Amino acid sequence: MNEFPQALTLAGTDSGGGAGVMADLKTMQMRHVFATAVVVAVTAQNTRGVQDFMALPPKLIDEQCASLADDLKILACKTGMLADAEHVHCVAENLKRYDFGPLTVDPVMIAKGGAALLADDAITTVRDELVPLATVVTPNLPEAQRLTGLTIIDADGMVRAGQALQALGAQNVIIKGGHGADPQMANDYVRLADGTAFWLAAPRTDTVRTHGTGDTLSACITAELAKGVDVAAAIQTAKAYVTGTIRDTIQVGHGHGPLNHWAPLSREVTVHDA
Ligand SMILES: Nc1ncnc2c1ncn2[C@@H]1O[C@H](COP(=O)(O)OP(=O)(O)O)[C@@H](O)[C@H]1O
Ligand SMILES: Cc1ncc(COP(=O)(O)OP(=O)(O)O)c(N)n1
Repeated sequence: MNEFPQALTLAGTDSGGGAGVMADLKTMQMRHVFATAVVVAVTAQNTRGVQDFMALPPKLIDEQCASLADDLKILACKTGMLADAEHVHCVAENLKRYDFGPLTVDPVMIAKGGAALLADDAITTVRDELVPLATVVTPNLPEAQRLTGLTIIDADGMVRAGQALQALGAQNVIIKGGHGADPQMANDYVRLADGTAFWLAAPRTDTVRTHGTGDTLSACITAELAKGVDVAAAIQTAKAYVTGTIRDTIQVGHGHGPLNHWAPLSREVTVHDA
């Protein structure tokens, strides 16, 4: 009997349940993949913001990875909040040591409430050690700017950032447009390993309940890759899933509320040639 598809997130927890490991596990579960987690950091967090966090000792991250490699058959993995340069390096070394399948790198830097989830001096470590391992890298606009050094103010800037991230070693890139200025649309730019590119366009939902959007997108890509779906289709499904989870809102907490991970795939996403 074939083993059930298994996927892994290496990231930080969110006690409020909306982002990080919690969003990843919920997303993978909804996409019918067996979800596993290597906890890199623990946050005290709710919809109002991040109150505190602590990263785990690197030895414990090594041990969690070894435990998984010793038993499970992980077919795809993702990274999320990695806290600092020491932990980015530790995670990158484990990803080189073990075969956990195609890697989606979500280069989490700042939470929507403004808290730094990655030390400033760790951005070069993400760029130099993690991005070159990525099957897919999924920066939002501020993250793409920090990783590439480019100023991104329009669609042309997103295209240039996509090219720059491939030059840094990522095979496939999605530049997320959630932080863009367009009040009507949330458009993402996708650049594939074969040099082809397209836009994923979706109507922007006017809501503050967007906590965990990036995690949900990258976890859905990971789940689809674990099932053997090709990268372009995995990214399109993830955009349809995250769009639905934002649109089909639920009321939890008093700040940047979480997504509705039970929502069906949105039919509002369209694909356009770049
Ligand atoms: N208000 C919104 N309405 C619809 N889609 C959104 C909205 N905000 C973000 N998105 C989408 O959610 C995904 C995550 O985007 P983004 O917010 O840029 O990432 P992050 O959560 O990492 O900051 C992208 O596909 C983006 O286009
Ligand atoms: C533990 C943890 N990981 C990641 C994030 C950031 O999640 P993201 O999907 O970028 O959404 P926002 O938090 O920015 O809304 C987080 N907050 N906590």
